[in-house]
Amino acid sequence: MTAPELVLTSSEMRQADRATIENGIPGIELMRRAGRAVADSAEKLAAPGDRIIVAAGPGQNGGDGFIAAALLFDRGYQVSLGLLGTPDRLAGDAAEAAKGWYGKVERVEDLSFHGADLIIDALFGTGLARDLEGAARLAVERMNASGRPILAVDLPSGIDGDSGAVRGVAVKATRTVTFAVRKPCHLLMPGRAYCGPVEVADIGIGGDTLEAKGGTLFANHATLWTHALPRPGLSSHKYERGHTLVASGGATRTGAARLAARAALRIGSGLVTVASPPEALGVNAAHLTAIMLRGCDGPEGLNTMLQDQRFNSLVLGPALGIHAGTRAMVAVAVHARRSLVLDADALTSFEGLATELHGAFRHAPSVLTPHDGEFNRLFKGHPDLVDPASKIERVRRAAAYTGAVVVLKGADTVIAAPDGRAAINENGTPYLATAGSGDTLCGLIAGLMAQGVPAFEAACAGVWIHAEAGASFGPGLIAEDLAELVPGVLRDLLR
Ligand SMILES: NC(=O)C1=CN([C@@H]2O[C@H](COP(=O)(O)OP(=O)(O)OC[C@H]3O[C@@H](n4cnc5c(N)ncnc54)[C@H](OP(=O)(O)O)[C@@H]3O)[C@@H](O)[C@H]2O)[C@@H](O)CC1
Ligand SMILES: [K+]
Repeated sequence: MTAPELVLTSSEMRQADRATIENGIPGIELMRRAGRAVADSAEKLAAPGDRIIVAAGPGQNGGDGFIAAALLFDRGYQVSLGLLGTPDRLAGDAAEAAKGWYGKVERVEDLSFHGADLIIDALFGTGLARDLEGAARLAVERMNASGRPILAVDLPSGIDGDSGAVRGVAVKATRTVTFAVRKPCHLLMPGRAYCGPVEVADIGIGGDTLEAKGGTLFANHATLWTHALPRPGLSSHKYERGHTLVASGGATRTGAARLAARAALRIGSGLVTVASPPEALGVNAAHLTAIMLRGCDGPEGLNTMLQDQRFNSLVLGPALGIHAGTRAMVAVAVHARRSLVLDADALTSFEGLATELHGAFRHAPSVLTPHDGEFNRLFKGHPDLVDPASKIERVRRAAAYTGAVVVLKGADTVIAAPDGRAAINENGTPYLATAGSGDTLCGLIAGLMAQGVPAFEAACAGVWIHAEAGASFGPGLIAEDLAELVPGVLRDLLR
């Protein structure tokens, strides 16, 4: 089975580099391999004899640029190189690499990018330390304005390696070649949109070293969770496949719960029941067939229902209303220690009251699925949770704070567990931004947990399957379609 794809932060990557060097591969050799990978990648974007301009920065990213420039010259390209700063400021391996470039070292300010068939952006990589200003900013602006293809070395200069944020301005790359593993900025927005296709070059940093220095952050692909997906056997009984309970809103707010319930059933929950306020029983009954229906009056009603241990997974939140009654239902669910997915109104009802959720979910598998607005409302007044620039850091901290798996939804949904594991999703589609889409996601996650899938794997799988279903439909997608597309996605996964 293919291993999950590790993603390393800048500091983890530095540690992996260092360990590799300590194990006997000199830093300059790693840089030569990186530079060769850049040259090989450049050849895919250039025709023989083309004019290639390398913009090199003052650090090791620039060193990679020097190596690539020399190799491409040897391979018959017309190569010019411009440096940001002066050659005497180059140090260590970058200074060593510069010695292999026998051409002229121009000032990056003097380069004319318009004449290039290909630009190689080797200004900054993982060592970017602040916003771009002055000559660095101007160089990036001029590269972008040239309209020529740009190959970014490691990452587009101006993008923060860990958060994917644009530090003032950033190179809009045609393609990016990175080393050993992808970094968070290759998956997180807006960085991802600046990279173009990302090529990962093997420069000889071992898998064991990468795992030892990273090992907790992943790209969210099937390789991360497919082992945990339920595969019912011939003798499986519906009661062994779990029973998901979804709480419905009042008479005019019942659709969200039914969307979640349908998704839970489609993902394989053996039984699904909608718990409906008495006044909404009629409207719910008119729309349900395979899904069961029970009257449930507020927190007390929920408490009574949960005396039945067969309800092993719950969805609370979609269209439930923002008020104390919803908070009380959450308290009942937490006390009952069932698998739990909280979304929408269940989260917003705790606006300004996040301290009530401190550690609340650590006793049972729980998943919170806020979008940015809900996340910020929920954790208002907790700067340690809402302020970090990196989305991964925010979600990890929220997971550690609450004891729940947290899914922060968006074009680059991040899922984090209280134990520090995190995954970045990248198969999302803009068509998923449609009413009821989030309700469907809750149902998928709860339906997986009903079947015994652990919370982190259920959340990661739910997010991926939801996105894959949406992408398979494309334009015109509405939330009702999503659950119906799940069987096709599952069929491919379980093949
Ligand atoms: N380690 C290895 O073995 C390998 C590493 N590899 C390569 O190394 C890269 C990381 O190298 P790195 O750590 O030298 O950082 P890098 O991105 O070149 O930038 C640092 C320089 O930029 C400067 N600077 C920063 N921000 C600035 C700003 N806003 N505006 C202006 N200046 C700014 C900063 O100066 P200072 O902050 O001190 O003023 C410093 O001089 C990595 O991405 C990969 O390409 C590969 O060769 C494989 C082997
Ligand atoms: K770069």
